[in-house]
Amino acid sequence: MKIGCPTEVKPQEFRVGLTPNAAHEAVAHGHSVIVQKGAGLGAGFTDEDYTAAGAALADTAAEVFASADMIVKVKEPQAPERAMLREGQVLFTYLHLAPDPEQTHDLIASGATCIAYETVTDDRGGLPLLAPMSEVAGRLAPQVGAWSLQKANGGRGVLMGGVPGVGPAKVAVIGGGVVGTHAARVAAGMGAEVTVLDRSLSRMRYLDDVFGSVFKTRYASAGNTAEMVAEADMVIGAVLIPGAAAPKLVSRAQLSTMKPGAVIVDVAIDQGGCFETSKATTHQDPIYEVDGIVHYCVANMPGAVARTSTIALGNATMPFMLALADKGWKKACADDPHLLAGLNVHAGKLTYAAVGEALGLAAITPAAALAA
Ligand SMILES: NC(=O)C1=CN([C@@H]2O[C@H](COP(=O)(O)OP(=O)(O)OC[C@H]3O[C@@H](n4cnc5c(N)ncnc54)[C@H](O)[C@@H]3O)[C@@H](O)[C@H]2O)C=CC1
Ligand SMILES: CC(=O)C(=O)O
Ligand SMILES: [Mg+2]
Repeated sequence: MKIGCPTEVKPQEFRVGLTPNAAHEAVAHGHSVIVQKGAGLGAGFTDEDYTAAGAALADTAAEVFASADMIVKVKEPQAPERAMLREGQVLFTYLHLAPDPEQTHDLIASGATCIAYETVTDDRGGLPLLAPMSEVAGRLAPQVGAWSLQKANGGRGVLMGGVPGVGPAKVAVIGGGVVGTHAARVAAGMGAEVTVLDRSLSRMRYLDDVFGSVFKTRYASAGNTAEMVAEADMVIGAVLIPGAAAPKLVSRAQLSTMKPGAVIVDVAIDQGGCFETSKATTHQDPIYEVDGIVHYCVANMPGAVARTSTIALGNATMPFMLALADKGWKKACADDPHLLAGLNVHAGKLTYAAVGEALGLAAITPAAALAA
């Protein structure tokens, strides 16, 4: 199979879909790899690193899309990339379709087979291709939140750890999964007073067992959430219902109960965000203010630390990428129900029920796509 990797074109996205190590393994499996010139530079990989791994170089994304049987990327394809997809081609990348009707429409129209990293599952109930980037975004969230809390950025002017004689910032983390746990650890490490809210009692038992008194947990009832949001200097949104649009857990009216200059970091923005007032921002222009509350809503946070993120993502995607290349998408998905769970669009049909529900579109089952 010919595997293609174009340069990412989302603003300030410096990650790359294939590392030289992954290219090397694909070549060792007998596949050919074509990488757009300069694709790895933002993550610290040169064109020579790719040619040494056995990959060929292409001058343009158009060449990569025209010749590859499978495109491996990081972010959801942008409109000019979507226009280059074709029937029968496999796209393996993050998609986040539930909040994105335009992309969904274009992918259906392309006829391509589109497998989303974020809905691939594992046998412990996790999301193995989302987890590494959730670890990164979770650890970044208190860092960008602390910057947003600075006065010059519109924040309250509160230092995370306080100083001797002055108390620390209060941080509420809504959702105690991968993002929430890493965010809570880092925020607590910076000296903040941290509470994690979740609806899963078993998850909170796990957090309590592992982290003890490093941070507190509270059940995420509407009442508890409202109370913690009102008290917080920083609220981090980290909920997920896999593949679905994020539930809106904090309304615009609730902003008036918050402290002026408090900060919202909505990591769940890639699934539409869990605050009513969230809208996606970019690394170039990451924050905005609504009713005196600073919002940070960057949908590709891990792109800020592209080298760490690219290597972490590549470690997780490589076995799936190799299975797709070795067996073709149909056999790879038939052999592995966890990879099949990643199938979102195939041959002009939506194949993920939660996306269909979010966008009011009909969806067939992945099993029906396999049988077709
Ligand atoms: N902005 C960015 O750059 C990035 C965003 N993300 C996003 O962050 C979000 C969280 O991802 P993960 O932590 O990996 O998911 P996860 O599945 O590990 O954790 C989600 C948690 O939310 C909890 N939850 C669900 N509904 C809830 C509710 N109504 N109230 C309270 N808790 C609730 C679940 O019980 C679970 O513990 C996802 O939308 C993911 O796509 C992840 C990486 C990068
Ligand atoms: C998960 C995601 O959206 C990202 O890593 O950019
Ligand atoms: Mg999007």
